[in-house]
Amino acid sequence: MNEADVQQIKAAFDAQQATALRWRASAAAERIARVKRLRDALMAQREAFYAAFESDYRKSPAEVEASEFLPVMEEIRQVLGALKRWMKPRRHWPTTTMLGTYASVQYQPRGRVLIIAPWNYPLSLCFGPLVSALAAGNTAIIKPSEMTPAVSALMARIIADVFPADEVALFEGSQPTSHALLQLPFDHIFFTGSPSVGKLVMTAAAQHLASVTLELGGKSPTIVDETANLQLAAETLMWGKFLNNGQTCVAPDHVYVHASVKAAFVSACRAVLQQRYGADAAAQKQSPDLTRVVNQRHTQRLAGLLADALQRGAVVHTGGEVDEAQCYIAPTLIEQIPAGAAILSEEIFGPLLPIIEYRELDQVIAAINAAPKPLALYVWSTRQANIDKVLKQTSSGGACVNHCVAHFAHGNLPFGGVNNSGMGSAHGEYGFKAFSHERAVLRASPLMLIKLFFPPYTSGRLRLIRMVVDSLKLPML
Ligand SMILES: NC(=O)c1ccc[n+]([C@@H]2O[C@H](COP(=O)([O-])OP(=O)(O)OC[C@H]3O[C@@H](n4cnc5c(N)ncnc54)[C@H](O)[C@@H]3O)[C@@H](O)[C@H]2O)c1
Repeated sequence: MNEADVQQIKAAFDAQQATALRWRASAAAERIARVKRLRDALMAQREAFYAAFESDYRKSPAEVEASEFLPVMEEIRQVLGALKRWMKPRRHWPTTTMLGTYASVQYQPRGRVLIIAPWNYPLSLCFGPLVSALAAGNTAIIKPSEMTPAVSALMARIIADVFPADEVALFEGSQPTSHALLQLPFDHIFFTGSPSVGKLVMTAAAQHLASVTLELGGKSPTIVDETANLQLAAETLMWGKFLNNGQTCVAPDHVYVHASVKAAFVSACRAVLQQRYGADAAAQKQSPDLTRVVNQRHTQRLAGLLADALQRGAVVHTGGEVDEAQCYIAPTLIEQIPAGAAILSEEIFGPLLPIIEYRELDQVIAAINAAPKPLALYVWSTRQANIDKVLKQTSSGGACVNHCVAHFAHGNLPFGGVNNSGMGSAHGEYGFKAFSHERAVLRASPLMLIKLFFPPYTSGRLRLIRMVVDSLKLPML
């Protein structure tokens, strides 16, 4: 990245300052108008996006609609319907010592925000957060991933058409562009990507004490117990795993299956794959519904994980075919993976599904708790006691019971990770709040109780303060 590019980034950032101050008091109607302009420009380019996704990694139009347009349109629909309500200051009752005051929480724009996005859902992970940022009244600079160049170029054109650079700007590029942006004192950084880069982003944010939302990844574990509806488990799990060819932050990473149902579960999975993508390896490779791995580097990485597992004695149950030139890896189920295989410790992020047999649920829970906290956790079971046990004794960003991945699409749920899988939440009102500062405002009246706490501290005053402190031992009404 040359000096001129750095100057261009800095100029956009500087220009956004005046806009951010002006937008601090912006009304819901103005913000909605901006979001609508974005929506209309986006929908006008529907066909162009199909072509861009085809060119970047052969993603089918159906998956572009379901996993790129749909989440962005859901964000927009929520903003249009609820922004006025979200923006309203929330009134709060006074606590004992605050009798005689009025309290509220105001939602203020954070100011100038930076959105850095990954390649796996390049449109929805740029424009989804952008909708929340605009709804909350912020200006934004976006840095999409360099790995999906056709989609990034199309998004850059849309942003340049819809917004002047002092409102929203998009800069394409790789690490140097990120680095130049991360030098700037943004008010908030919304980063989606890997935990290792998330740490770099948080370190950079710390230099300016910028707040952060980190939407990270990790190995999302999956459990199919002995009581699970195996057909439902196979249908939903094969969808969540092979959507976008496994390149989904919340994709089931590996599956623990109770030994008593493993054979039946694995053959149900194979039957679902054959019915959806083709009866044999050749037909599956021709399927227009299987997205390709994003590039050759990632295909080699995945082929390496598979080869390492096989070398150590793992067995391919279904799939296993690799064509590096075409960035193709067949939907693959692998069994009998020995401890120490890299596939059991690295985030897979591709169409390989390790199947791990278990006998004791406690051992599965212990294994999950010994690993970094995942972004998602899934359990298929019809025994409530097992479901409760898994949900109570583990931690993860989100979870589904008898399904997977779908919680991402539920606009009323917060979406985010915990520790290694992230911090903060996105989507709907949670996204609006991520991009807002919750400002506490207290308004006093001449009759407020706290006046009795002012000096001089006579013995009578001390007695009164003690009485108030003691009253806090009483239960709240
Ligand atoms: N939690 C979520 O919502 C979510 C969604 C999608 C993907 N992910 C995670 O993202 C990862 C895959 O995406 P990726 O490979 O694009 O992630 P990544 O962390 O490599 O890159 C993400 C973004 O950061 C930039 N970047 C890369 N290296 C950088 C550096 N050293 N300094 C500054 N910026 C840098 C990239 O250009 C890209 O724009 C997986 O771990 C996946 O689980 C999480």
